[in-house]
Amino acid sequence: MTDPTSPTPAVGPEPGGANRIRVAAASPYDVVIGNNLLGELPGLLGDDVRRVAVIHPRALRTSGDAIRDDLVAGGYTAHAIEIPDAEEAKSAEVLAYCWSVLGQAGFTRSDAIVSIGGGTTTDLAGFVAATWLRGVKVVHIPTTLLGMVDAAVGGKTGINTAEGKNLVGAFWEPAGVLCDLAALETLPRNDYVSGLAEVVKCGFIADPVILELVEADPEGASSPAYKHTEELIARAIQVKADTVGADLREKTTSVGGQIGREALNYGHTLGHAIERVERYKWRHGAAISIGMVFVAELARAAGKLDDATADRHRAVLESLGLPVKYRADAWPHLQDAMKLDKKTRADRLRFVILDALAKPTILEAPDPSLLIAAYAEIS
Ligand SMILES: NC(=O)c1ccc[n+]([C@@H]2O[C@H](COP(=O)([O-])OP(=O)(O)OC[C@H]3O[C@@H](n4cnc5c(N)ncnc54)[C@H](O)[C@@H]3O)[C@@H](O)[C@H]2O)c1
Ligand SMILES: O=C(O)C(=O)C[C@@H](O)[C@H](O)[C@H](O)COP(=O)(O)O
Ligand SMILES: [Zn+2]
Repeated sequence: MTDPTSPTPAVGPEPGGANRIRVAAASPYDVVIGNNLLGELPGLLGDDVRRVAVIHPRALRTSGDAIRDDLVAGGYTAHAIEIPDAEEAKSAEVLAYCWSVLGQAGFTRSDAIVSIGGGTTTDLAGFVAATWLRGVKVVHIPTTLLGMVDAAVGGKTGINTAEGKNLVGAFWEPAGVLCDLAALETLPRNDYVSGLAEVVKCGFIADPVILELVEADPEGASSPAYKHTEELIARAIQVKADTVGADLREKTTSVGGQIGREALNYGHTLGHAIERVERYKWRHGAAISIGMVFVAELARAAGKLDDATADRHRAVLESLGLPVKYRADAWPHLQDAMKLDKKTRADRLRFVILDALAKPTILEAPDPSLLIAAYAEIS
């Protein structure tokens, strides 16, 4: 049963069927969820923009070319910039390649970037936009579930280095985000399910109705054809929009027991460490799934979280086919990688944990015995 009092998307579907969620920022912008949204692109680019770079991964060459052709037909000069698929795109080399294309094409401050792809594309393209001439306009068109509910929203952009995940980047908000649901139909199931990890995260940290909708039919929820897909997407985006709107630059570490944007990092301390140990070959959502089970066990071991909520993590993530365990022998490497987590202060590790369902908080410098006990539960 869904709880009618829990947060629902602030703005309902428009007559044309699209759902629009506003993100509060210095320049507020909308995340639009629907079908056939490309008609919105010129309005988001604005009247000044003449030249556009469409950044897309190899797998979406046809879509990237189609957007470029559309823009050209609309009177823009448009270039398609192809980048590698998945995490290979988030590198200094690919960033430098994009800069050189923009330089050769004569991109000025009145020109813009359009990204079309998953979270790796929006992270890279957002960082290109943040850094080219110290900042040009960007519009994201996320094509994965994860990109729609998380990566394209909120303005975190960046790349990975050998030392860790997203260690180099910038906050750079888009002018708008267009989530065309038809894109999800071509997404491999594994990638769709990886995105569900971030949806489930939003359920645990803020909106438990998400968990109920997944638990009602995990097999159904694992496909974009699920009758509640659009509601799941809208609810997760609403959690992200509300959270970043209240703490855009992740400055609030705790006010009256409430934490700010760091809540969205639930499961990410260990998750990012797993990604590094796996040399960025894993999907982000898979690593975050294990990371969430780990922090649930950590919160339980610290006497903060009740058994039922802790157990619910493993149950819901496993029911979706997401991984919930990791190799026991990897612990020393994971500990090493976690030292460079962005929440770490000096040598004090900080974990987002739950005090209760939808009550995220920070656990500072937990005793090593608690970390070992929690890791033993997932290895
Ligand atoms: N900036 C943020 O706030 C934020 C939030 C969450 C995650 N992230 C980042 O997002 C990245 C993960 O994003 P992801 O899970 O979308 O992975 P991804 O971008 O690697 O996409 C997964 C794969 O699907 C392909 N693909 C994309 N759309 C497709 C489609 N419609 N049909 C068929 N194939 C398609 C891609 O080319 C890629 O091979 C990670 O690097 C993570 O750190 C960032
Ligand atoms: O938007 C945020 O804030 C998040 O933490 C969302 C995460 O899901 C996302 O993976 C983000 O890129 C992690 O940020 P980082 O600062 O830990 O690199
Ligand atoms: Zn994430």
